[in-house]
Amino acid sequence: MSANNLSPTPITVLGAGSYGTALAIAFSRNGYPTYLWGHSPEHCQNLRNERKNQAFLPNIDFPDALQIEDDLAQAIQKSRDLLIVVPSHVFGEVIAQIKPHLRPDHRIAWATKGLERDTGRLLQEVVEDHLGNDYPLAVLSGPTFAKELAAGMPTAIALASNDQQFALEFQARIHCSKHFRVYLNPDMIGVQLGGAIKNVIAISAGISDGMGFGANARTALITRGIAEISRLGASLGANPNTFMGMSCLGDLVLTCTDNQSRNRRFGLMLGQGVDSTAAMNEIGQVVEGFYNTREAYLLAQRQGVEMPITEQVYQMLFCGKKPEDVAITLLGRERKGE
Ligand SMILES: NC(=O)C1=CN([C@@H]2O[C@H](COP(=O)(O)OP(=O)(O)OC[C@H]3O[C@@H](n4cnc5c(N)ncnc54)[C@H](O)[C@@H]3O)[C@@H](O)[C@H]2O)C=CC1
Ligand SMILES: O=C(CO)COP(=O)(O)O
Repeated sequence: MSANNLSPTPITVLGAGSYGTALAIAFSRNGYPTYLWGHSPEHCQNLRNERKNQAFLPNIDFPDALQIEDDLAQAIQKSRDLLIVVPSHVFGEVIAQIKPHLRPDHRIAWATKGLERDTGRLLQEVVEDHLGNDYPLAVLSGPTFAKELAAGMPTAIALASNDQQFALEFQARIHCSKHFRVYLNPDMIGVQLGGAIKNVIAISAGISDGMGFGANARTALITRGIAEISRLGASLGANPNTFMGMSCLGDLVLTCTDNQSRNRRFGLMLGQGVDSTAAMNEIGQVVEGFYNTREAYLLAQRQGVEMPITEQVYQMLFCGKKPEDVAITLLGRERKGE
């Protein structure tokens, strides 16, 4: 029986990086049969042999209920509910790959944080474009470093869905009164947007700290970051309250202030003069904010929304602007009301 006294409905997690593995551990720890699919057979073999993801989550043993599946069709057939946790630049590709294997009763969630590469679309639009509007969908987003979640340290997150039944069942399965709180939020647009754009702001906070600026500057970036994400959200129909919750404020505080964040670490290196390719190589994992900066900037332009921090990170990453000049531009903006 599961920790929540429901029948142990299985779940399949697609994407065996640090976060997919951590979420699979969370489900299986609650007693649900959990199938974790990774696209690299060699990586899957290591996970199966070692019963841990030594590369990303060292020394955290897999619960017995967690099984590794390297055949995508089999992984999809094992469960009605699929949770996709791959980087945003391959999200559309993975949706296209799963499409031929779906049954009409499948339900699809994702924990990927980002906008689609090149189009800047929200991932919900990508899913609906490929799969139509009939599948129940959900997005999981909030301040959750994979290592802490996998280690069972206290964590809270938001879950938004277009289907109330799916939301409640999904929440019941991953929520755990001992260490994982899952808050429902009906605002899919806002939850997706906060999770995507906080990566850009985390890069800016890293740049600021890397340049030797202090807590005042970091806090200003977090606060004005929320302001600009909220403006973009309003233009897309999000609920403004969402940006004060887990998926935006929560994740901004986490990733702008703690060096577990890859986006923040990437920014720290940029602020210290390291070039972006070397910084990405040094991190060796997905840095969602890198391409998402461009997509967020272009989305803001299309929406006619002013996003000065995003624009300056874009100028630094893609137009060669120096961090010192970025700081001068942001500090020298016209006087205005809050
Ligand atoms: N690591 C964390 O603490 C958190 C990560 N996330 C989000 O989760 C998503 C995944 O990130 P991580 O797991 O951290 O990345 P990661 O860098 O740890 O792993 C990425 C995984 O994606 C796999 N992958 C690459 N191309 C693929 C493809 N075409 N098909 C299937 N799999 C492919 C890689 O093999 C690798 O296992 C990102 O959007 C990230 O923002 C969200 C919250 C926390
Ligand atoms: O989204 C995250 C935590 O909520 C992980 O942040 P990074 O991708 O910056 O490591």
